[in-house]
Amino acid sequence: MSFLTAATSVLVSVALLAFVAWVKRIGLRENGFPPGPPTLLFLGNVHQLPREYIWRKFTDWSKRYGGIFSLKVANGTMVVISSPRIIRDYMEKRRECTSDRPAMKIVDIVTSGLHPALTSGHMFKIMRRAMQLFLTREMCSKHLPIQNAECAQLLYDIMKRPEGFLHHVERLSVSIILSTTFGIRSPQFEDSITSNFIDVNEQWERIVQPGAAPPLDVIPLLQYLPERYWGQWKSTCEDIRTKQRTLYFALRDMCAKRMKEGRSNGCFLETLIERQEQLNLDYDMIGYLGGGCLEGGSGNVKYFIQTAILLLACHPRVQEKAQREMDEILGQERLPVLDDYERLPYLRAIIAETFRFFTPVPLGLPHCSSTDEMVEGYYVPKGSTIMLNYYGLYRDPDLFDLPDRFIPERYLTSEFGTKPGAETTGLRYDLHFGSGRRICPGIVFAEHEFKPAIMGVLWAFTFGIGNDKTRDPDTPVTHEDFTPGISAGPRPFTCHFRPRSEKHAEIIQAEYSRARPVFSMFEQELTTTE
Ligand code: HEM
Repeated sequence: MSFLTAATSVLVSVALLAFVAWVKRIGLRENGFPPGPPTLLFLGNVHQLPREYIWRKFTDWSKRYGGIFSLKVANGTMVVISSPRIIRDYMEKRRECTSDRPAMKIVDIVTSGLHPALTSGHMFKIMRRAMQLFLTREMCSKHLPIQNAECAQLLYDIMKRPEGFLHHVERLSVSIILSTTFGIRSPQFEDSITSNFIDVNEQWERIVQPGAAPPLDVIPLLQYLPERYWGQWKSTCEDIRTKQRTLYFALRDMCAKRMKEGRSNGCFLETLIERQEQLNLDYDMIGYLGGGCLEGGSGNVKYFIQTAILLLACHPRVQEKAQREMDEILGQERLPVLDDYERLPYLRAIIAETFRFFTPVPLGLPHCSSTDEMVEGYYVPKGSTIMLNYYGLYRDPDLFDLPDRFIPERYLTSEFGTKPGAETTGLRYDLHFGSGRRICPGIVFAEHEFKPAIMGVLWAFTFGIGNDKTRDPDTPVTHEDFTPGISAGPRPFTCHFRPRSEKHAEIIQAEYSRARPVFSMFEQELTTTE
């Protein structure tokens, strides 16, 4: 045997041994990683991850393994954080190494990497900069007239067709972001733009749920698997891609046409089209920036307002107390406006408690670590997926008394609603909106929408779910009232609404009439498209 052949066979054997050793470790938790449930070879913890209510499972695990624990997903690592202090220390203080999103093959297949909430690196910086132009506090004050006008329509719609209240809230949330982003509103839930958007968005949210498509990020070869073996996922992706592009790009083109014809109405896409070169955008990015805002700005606000209605309907004493506060401080002669919010401490407590009780994004959106880091004495490798368990954090009995009960009063006695002596480091009023560089850019915009909407509904109506004997009087609302996905809100429920008096009904009618001129500049295309 020549020297060269011997050296080659030694090298091959060493490589083979290393490969076998590597294979034998797939799925197993490495030493020094945050603790977590026992793993299986190859699978890691995949077999223990439920498809539904995954945030509840994470909360059970956080009770057993602590404020930071890890899971193995085949060869990948997922770190779940349920402690506000650790979120602050890792996600906020080391934000430059936690601001990426994990690579998701499905997202790339559908959007070609153009989705502003799911990009990383350079693309993230470009898109985030552009988005911020639209969502500064100053810009948000310019969006207020249309937000107020849409809230007036919400109350009018509930008064006229109370049984459709869930759709009325959904219309409100889509219409506001549609007007401010693309310059066109949605007067009715059944409008074609709204129903197209809701349809494609539901499909989109379903396909990115774990298990809806093969795990391409873990085993890339699965992309060649004939689709009949996995629920037609390829055609579903193609269908979503076509529908997203058709809708977002048509809305963008409509906006460009309006500008060309001198009919601008000040929407976000006008700014992007005008400053396209300076912002380093191409035409498709502009469409997806609008689409990303539409997605981010509609679903969560809708879920939050619907959650508040559900909780207030199931807790009539809280509802009455809030109405008494409004009557005493504001009187009954006019609708409350955003500026009234700071004068209403009990109402503020209701909003804070609604977020604590159930936030629309119970696990936030996943982040990805871009460097190896030590966190709480544990090793978190580069490339780990980081999930922030807001649901578990806000149900932690070490922080909150009776965490499964809806008790707004807890926010009257302590800034963050915590029990005496609890460790509050890292808690902040907007923690449910995310952390670090990826924190939701739409906080102010969202507040300008849900505060007047919830104040308005409370001011205008007495509402309730009737006498439902199946509900426990102390905890009438449980996790089963909510949808089980990554982004979640109330399952459909019945609620009865009655204007609080004739006078209230007259004011609702008058406010709706006053709102109509504000709508007109966002209705330019409606006669031709509807
Ligand atoms: C109650 C309402 C809302 C809630 C609870 C909410 C919550 C969140 C959360 C938890 C994230 C992930 C943050 C992270 O990764 O750490 C997020 C991201 C995002 N939200 Fe919101 N959001 C709301 C309203 C809005 C509105 C009104 C808009 C737009 C006008 C918006 C646009 C976005 C966008 C574009 C992202 C992605 C940001 C990025 O990846 O850089 N959201 N939101």
